[in-house]
Amino acid sequence: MKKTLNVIKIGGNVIDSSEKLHQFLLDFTALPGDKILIHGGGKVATELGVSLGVEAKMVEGRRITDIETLRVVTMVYAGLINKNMVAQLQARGCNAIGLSGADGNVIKAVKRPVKDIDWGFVGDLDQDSVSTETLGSLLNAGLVPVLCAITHDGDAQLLNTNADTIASAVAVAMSSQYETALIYCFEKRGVMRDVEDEDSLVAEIRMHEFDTLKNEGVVSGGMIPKLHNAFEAIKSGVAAVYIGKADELPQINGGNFGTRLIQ
Ligand SMILES: Nc1ncnc2c1ncn2[C@@H]1O[C@H](COP(=O)(O)OP(=O)(O)O)[C@@H](O)[C@H]1O
Ligand SMILES: CC(=O)N[C@@H](CCC(=O)OP(=O)(O)O)C(=O)O
Repeated sequence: MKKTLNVIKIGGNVIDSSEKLHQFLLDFTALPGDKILIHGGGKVATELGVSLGVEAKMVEGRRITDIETLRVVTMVYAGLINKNMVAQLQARGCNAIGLSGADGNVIKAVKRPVKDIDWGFVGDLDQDSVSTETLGSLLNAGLVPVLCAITHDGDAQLLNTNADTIASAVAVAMSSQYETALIYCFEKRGVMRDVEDEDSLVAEIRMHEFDTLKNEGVVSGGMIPKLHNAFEAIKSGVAAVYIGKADELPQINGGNFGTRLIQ
């Protein structure tokens, strides 16, 4: 029987709040078994960019990453956020190791080709992007990998890759060795029928319902690529995928967490 692995992604709005992040890292530490944490930090990068005179340019929730922006996101994701998170995890007894995609060649990406939009230094992933050997060795050594949204192309170029996409690709790749669950944590209870109504959680979504939810306007903005990544993971062999509230992570043990996505 395969061992189980939880691949958990934490979103930018939680990272932006030191109290919420503190609680999330406590709950993450308490989760039993093998686990990998993937973090964004888009909100902090946007705020720091403004103070450095680098305005964010976003298209459908993705950041156009020119050379100045790449410098900012590398400092923020691979430096400030990743290292603070690792230090906080260590303080709670979780033996975390913080990595960008270049460290141990853990995530290799390809610079997105210019079509309608020039995305600059944005990296796309393929089925060979994730080094399952490196991640597997770290897990076997009792370490908890903490991955940020910075990848590399193998030719000395760092790239910016959406953290939801990294989480999905890591979960898919690790499914060959582990029974893997992919858990997206953010500030809402899950996919909501009405984002303003806390009681409107959609408990389950099947793949064929995704287009209807988009067309009805129930899901919009950053939730569209998140669901797209989530369903890609299900199609590619990830055992379970959830989207839910960071505060409610402990409920994952009973499988009663946020929105469950089903094929
Ligand atoms: N139906 C929905 N349910 C929950 N959130 C939604 C929904 N539709 C759109 N959203 C928006 O999607 C956002 C999550 O996407 P994003 O900001 O990319 O997440 P993350 O913080 O994980 O990076 C939420 O903050 C919310 O504003
Ligand atoms: C290419 C691209 O869009 N990269 C993202 C990476 C960070 C991220 O995904 O952060 P959240 O999870 O907090 O949104 C960005 O720079 O915003």
